[in-house]
Amino acid sequence: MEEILAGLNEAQKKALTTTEGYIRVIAGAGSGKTRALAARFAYLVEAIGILPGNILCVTFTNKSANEMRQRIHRLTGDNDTGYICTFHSFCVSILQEDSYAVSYPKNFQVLDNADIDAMLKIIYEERGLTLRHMTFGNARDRIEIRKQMTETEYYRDLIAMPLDGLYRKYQEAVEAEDIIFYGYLYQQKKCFGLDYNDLINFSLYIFEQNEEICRKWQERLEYIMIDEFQDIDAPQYRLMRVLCGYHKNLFVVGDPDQTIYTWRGANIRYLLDFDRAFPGTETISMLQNYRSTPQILAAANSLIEKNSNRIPKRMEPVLADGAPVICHYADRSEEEAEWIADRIVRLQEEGVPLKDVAILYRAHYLTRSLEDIFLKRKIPYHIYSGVQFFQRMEIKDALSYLKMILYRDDTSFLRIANVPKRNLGERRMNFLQEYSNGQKISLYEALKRNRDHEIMRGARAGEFIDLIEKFSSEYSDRSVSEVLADILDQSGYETMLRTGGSQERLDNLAELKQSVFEYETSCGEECTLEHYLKRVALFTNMDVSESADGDAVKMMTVHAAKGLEFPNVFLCGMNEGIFPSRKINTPEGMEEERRLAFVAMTRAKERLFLSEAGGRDFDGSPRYPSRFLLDIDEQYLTYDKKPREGLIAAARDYIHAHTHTPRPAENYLQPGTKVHHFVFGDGVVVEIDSAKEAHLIQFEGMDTPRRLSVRAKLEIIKKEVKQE
Ligand SMILES: Nc1ncnc2c1ncn2[C@@H]1O[C@H](COP(=O)(O)OP(=O)(O)OP(=O)(O)O)[C@@H](O)[C@H]1O
Repeated sequence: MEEILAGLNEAQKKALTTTEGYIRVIAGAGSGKTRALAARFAYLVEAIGILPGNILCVTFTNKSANEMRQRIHRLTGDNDTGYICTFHSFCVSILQEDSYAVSYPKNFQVLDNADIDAMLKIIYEERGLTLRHMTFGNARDRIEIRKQMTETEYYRDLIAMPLDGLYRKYQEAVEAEDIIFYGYLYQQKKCFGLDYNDLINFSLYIFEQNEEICRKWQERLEYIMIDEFQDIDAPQYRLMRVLCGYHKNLFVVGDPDQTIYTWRGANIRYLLDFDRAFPGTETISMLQNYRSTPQILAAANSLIEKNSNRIPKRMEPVLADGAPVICHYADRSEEEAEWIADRIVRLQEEGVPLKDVAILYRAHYLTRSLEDIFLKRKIPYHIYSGVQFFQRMEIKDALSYLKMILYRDDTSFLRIANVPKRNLGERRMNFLQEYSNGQKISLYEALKRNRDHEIMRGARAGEFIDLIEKFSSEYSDRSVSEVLADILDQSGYETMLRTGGSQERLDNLAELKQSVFEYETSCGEECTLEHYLKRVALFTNMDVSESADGDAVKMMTVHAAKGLEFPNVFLCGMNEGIFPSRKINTPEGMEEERRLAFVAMTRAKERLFLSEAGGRDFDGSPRYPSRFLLDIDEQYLTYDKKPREGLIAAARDYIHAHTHTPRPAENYLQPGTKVHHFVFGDGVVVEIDSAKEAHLIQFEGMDTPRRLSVRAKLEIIKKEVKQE
């Protein structure tokens, strides 16, 4: 126990040793929240004697779950690390055990974007839709919006309606959007595929419908801990509430200044109002920053203080003085990239390994000029975002082979039945499609039944079937990495790449094999093919092993850098229209963007470099320095090369002209105020919507509230400033 508490400060110790009840840690960046969370897990297990399997520890990414698992493994020496995972991954565990309650088989599939696109492709072809009707990206968004907002009960159809019924709905749909939506539900049900929305909805549904299952999970989870709580969304919050309903031991940590996922449904109110939702909450704050030098913190504090909608909080440095924060203005992007490369070489000369250098950016496209220079100057780098590793053709193909062994689903079949070529071209595929639709069976089953059909003469259908059947019968006795290596070999897939000379693709396959192997050794539980395939759909680029990268500069978006830290950070593209992004058009959006810049700056431990480039944008307009640079008090920035005065003045004018000054708070009526409208009659203000400059008002005699512009004429009947 001494060991676990060693080196922790008083607040962290308190966070560890207060084990019972509702505890909220609101703390600054780099204050040791995550460290306290990991130590708390070890404390519960080692000092108190709680079994790891009775603890749920929710992290924001799979990568941080992996790191936490390894940390805990080191602290406890135990291989059983309980449930340390993301919300989605935890739902996979729930469904793996209890999907029978909704009549779904254990081998349901978890779908990622590429799987969804493959289904969309089938639907578009069957119903004659083209990308002009809707791109796949838009179609995915529309499906998500319908599932989250307009057809929130969709999962009842998915659960209860027989395949025939879903097929009919799909056939009867006329509008493109309906065709896509119902076609997708039909495809989902056909292979028992669940997307990320479904994972949480299905779990919640099972808990609502089945008290026994719900109680089983509630009883099992004696302690629940949640990291990055500032970015939790409504379904996750509902799930968490249910899960802690029995033991009532819930520990959450978050930093309101690091909310960066509002656009994806995150709601900071869950953190701020936690004490009201859970009476008796104990709140612990941590303000000492152990990560960054005082110079870096001063600049970051100076930036975040410009947000007006914020609880004031100032991080205090613990570390000794370090290097100044360097800022550079380049005339063009190429020159900015040159400057970054020069600085990296200088760091290298000082003995800094490249893996201790990270370049962060707001958007993927900024890597292009950097990559050009790095390739020219032979500076090794690794991009952690961009084309997703798991979305690459060869990776999807390899995973489709594994899925065929287990699920025999249509999307995997369509992907690899004829890769490498087995003479299963368009004519034979059309035949199989028709046959399978008629019989309501999978394409693979259709192929099996027609193995000796005349139309299959000359195709190597039998060979493919024998391969899948052979692996299906023996995979359960072998490790996933072995199965993967063998099927890539025996299917002829690797030979196809080799003869095609695709060294890069072969390297990626080697990286996949390595990552499977690492997953097997670190996942903390038995890793079966079923287990791996369900989890892999939740993986991102960040989950690919670093080992293969060696000593290379790390490059990633700011969103991907959340929760991480690096000795040296370059934050590039600090220009208006890039960071802040030109897509931001509300005051709230701008505050979130500023928080994002704050998250980026606070990732740096020893040195921070900020850079921007002048010149012209794609549309010919001049480029200005980012308002975030101008927000930082000048005394905290050391300019290596400064933009000319005129440009800064022009930037200020530009920013002023493009800033929507929010209406002051006193111009709004407080919730609870009773008002009279000349058409709608009497009502009560329910909410202020400052983004839309409106009030949400519930009028008497109307079932639903109305959003009225602040300019609407309202007579105040009774002022009610007290807000619940
Ligand atoms: N008591 C402590 N003594 C020394 N170092 C500490 C202490 N607590 C945390 N640290 C170090 O400070 C750094 C930041 O810790 P951690 O990542 O846990 O912070 P965090 O609050 O989760 O950060 P963020 O929210 O910014 O991601 C880590 O390098 C960690 O090892």
